[in-house]
Amino acid sequence: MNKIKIGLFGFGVVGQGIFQVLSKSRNAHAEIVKICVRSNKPRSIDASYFTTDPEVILSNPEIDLIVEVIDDAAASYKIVKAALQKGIPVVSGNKAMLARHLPELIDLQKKHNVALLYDASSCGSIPVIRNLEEYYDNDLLLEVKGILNGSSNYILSRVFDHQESYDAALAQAQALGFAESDPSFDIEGYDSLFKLVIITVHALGVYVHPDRIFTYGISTIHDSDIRYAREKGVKIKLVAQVVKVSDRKFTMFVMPEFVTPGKYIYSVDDEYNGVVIRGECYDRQFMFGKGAGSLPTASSILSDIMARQHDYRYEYKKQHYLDRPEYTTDVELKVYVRYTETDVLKILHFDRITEQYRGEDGNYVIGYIRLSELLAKREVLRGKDVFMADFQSFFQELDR
Ligand SMILES: NC(=O)C1=CN([C@@H]2O[C@H](COP(=O)(O)OP(=O)(O)OC[C@H]3O[C@@H](n4cnc5c(N)ncnc54)[C@H](OP(=O)(O)O)[C@@H]3O)[C@@H](O)[C@H]2O)C=CC1
Ligand SMILES: N[C@@H](CC=O)C(=O)O
Repeated sequence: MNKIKIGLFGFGVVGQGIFQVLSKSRNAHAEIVKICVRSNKPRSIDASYFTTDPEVILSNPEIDLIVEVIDDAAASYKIVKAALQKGIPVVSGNKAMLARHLPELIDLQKKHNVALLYDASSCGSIPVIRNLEEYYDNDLLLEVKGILNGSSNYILSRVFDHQESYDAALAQAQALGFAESDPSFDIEGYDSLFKLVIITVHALGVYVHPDRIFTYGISTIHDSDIRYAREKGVKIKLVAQVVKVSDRKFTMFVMPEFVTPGKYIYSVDDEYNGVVIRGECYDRQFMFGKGAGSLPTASSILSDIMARQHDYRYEYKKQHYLDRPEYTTDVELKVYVRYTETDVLKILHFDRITEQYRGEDGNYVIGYIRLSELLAKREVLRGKDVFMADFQSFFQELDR
């Protein structure tokens, strides 16, 4: 078997991990021949590997596979598109880019008969994309829900279980290479959102643009929210979910959730991710593993490189099913909203309020509200003095 010659884009946390795992793997008939980076800074390996000119890789006829792990979504889009247009297969970990451009990139794969693989883009080392694509190829799927972001989970674990400060935990997530270059993507929920968009394409065969999906993060979490959760014997986790709400409709959103001890994701801590896949005939299955970091992510990239040795590609079969569910935000959620100055009750129209509290360290309201209402008011809710979390809304009766 001829060795696959790889052109690598990016030599940061993930790129260096790929270099390491490839040199360890005895069965990967692949070698990195050139690495394109942004700057000319000193590197840990021979300088002759590096270039800052993408064309050195894109126009090299020897290169059979491009692996793209850079932290710039706009540049990533240009590189991946150019590669596919030239018929060069690509492995990418760039969920910010993929979530915005998947429909076009799927068309390009078909048009140029070329593959784009991206299991590392969602949940680091957990093979969630390939499983959804291959194994769950039926319409029994009811829900894919879980912790999809390692950094925010790391922060919440350190704050909840180790009484560390939020800022110290965030700095540590950055130092360990879990966080995005702009960590607001992690803590505001956008990284989870991008992964959810990609997952939904492979779970249900439907693409929903990220702008249409309600996303709320953990950046405004306060001691009083943590105290509230502790008093109730639950943990707060940043949860992303795509859920069939009827035969014909599904919903999706990202939001902190109060998670009770019986749930699989209750025990998913630190940078680990956990994904619950629920189906009509098999109840629940659970996938667990490291969701961020150099070697865990690189192991997923290695798996895609190996898959390319066998010409593997995604078929996107579910996109061609006649009966695909439609996206809706017309569902009711039970939420907790804590606030101080912002007059939340003037802004948000609850269907029904079940509890209200006013105190020195803040006020909170708990009630039922439509997801469409949250989506419409999302900008107002980004106030520094507001934090929101939901209670499990779907399949509660099955989880008792
Ligand atoms: N860290 C993680 O745990 C995971 C990350 N990912 C994704 O992988 C990608 C890389 O992440 P990570 O390794 O952490 O990021 P880093 O910031 O550690 O590294 C980014 C790399 O990209 C290079 N780069 C940036 N812009 C360009 C460009 N225009 N052309 C060529 N090279 C460029 C940088 O070059 P230079 O070295 O010169 O600065 C650097 O080598 C991101 O899309 C991220 O979302 C996915 C899963 C997990
Ligand atoms: N920043 C991301 C990295 C992996 O996707 C995370 O924390 O999960």
